[in-house]
Amino acid sequence: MTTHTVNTALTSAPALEITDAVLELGDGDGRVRALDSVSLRVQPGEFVAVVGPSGSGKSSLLAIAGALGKPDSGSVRVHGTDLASLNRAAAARFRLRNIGFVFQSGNLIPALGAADQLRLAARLAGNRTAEPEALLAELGMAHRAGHRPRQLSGGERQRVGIARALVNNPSLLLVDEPTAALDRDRSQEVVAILAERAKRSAVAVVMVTHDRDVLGHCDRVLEMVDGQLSELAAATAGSH
Ligand SMILES: Nc1ncnc2c1ncn2[C@@H]1O[C@H](COP(=O)(O)OP(=O)(O)OP(=O)(O)O)[C@@H](O)[C@H]1O
Repeated sequence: MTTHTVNTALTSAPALEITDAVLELGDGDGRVRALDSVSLRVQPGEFVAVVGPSGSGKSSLLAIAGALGKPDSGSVRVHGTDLASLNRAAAARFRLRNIGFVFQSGNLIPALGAADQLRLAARLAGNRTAEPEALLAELGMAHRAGHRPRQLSGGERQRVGIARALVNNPSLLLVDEPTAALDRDRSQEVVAILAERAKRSAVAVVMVTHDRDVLGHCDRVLEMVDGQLSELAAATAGSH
């Protein structure tokens, strides 16, 4: 089986490199240019936020970066691998090993305890060296390793979701509205964890958010408007 794990000879490659991506969705009069010549380069350890109005193309950006969809034109490379070179099955394997996803409310499996959520993600990726308990401990969740999602607070669920996304040591973490279900303090904690993990694990993090209060944790803030991506001025992005 081809594993498509990241080639260590390419460690100097950007974790994510999107070049001139165009994506059109829908048919006929409803056809929309969801991504309009989008280019984005994110280095290992860099934490990038993407803000922008509803319907501007943020989810489409995460989808092509995560090998969940292909742009109509342009290219997407994750740590040097051109995602267009992977067939469906290879893309699924590549995604499991190299890309982590964090969703709004954790998206955990109700019947599994926290450590088992991580174990399952590791097993699906064929990863025998994962250390679920150690990772949970690093995220302050050692005392909750056996708890199921309904026994956890919103912030704790999100920590487990982040740990699960990191369990296979991805080079790229794609995060969609991680604070949508959290209060202000928990939101700060969760985004601070993402910032810390980006630096510590040299994982590139791309986070879509509507929450301007957390932008100070990010290295760069980009804005998506009508499918076009641009850098937001540092002063607007806030400081931390
Ligand atoms: N399957 C689809 N078919 C047709 N149009 C689509 C489809 N999915 C998304 N769109 C359109 O593409 C554009 C970009 O959508 P996208 O979901 O990427 O935006 P978004 O910025 O993530 O929005 P939100 O913040 O509301 O999640 C929107 O105009 C949307 O209506």
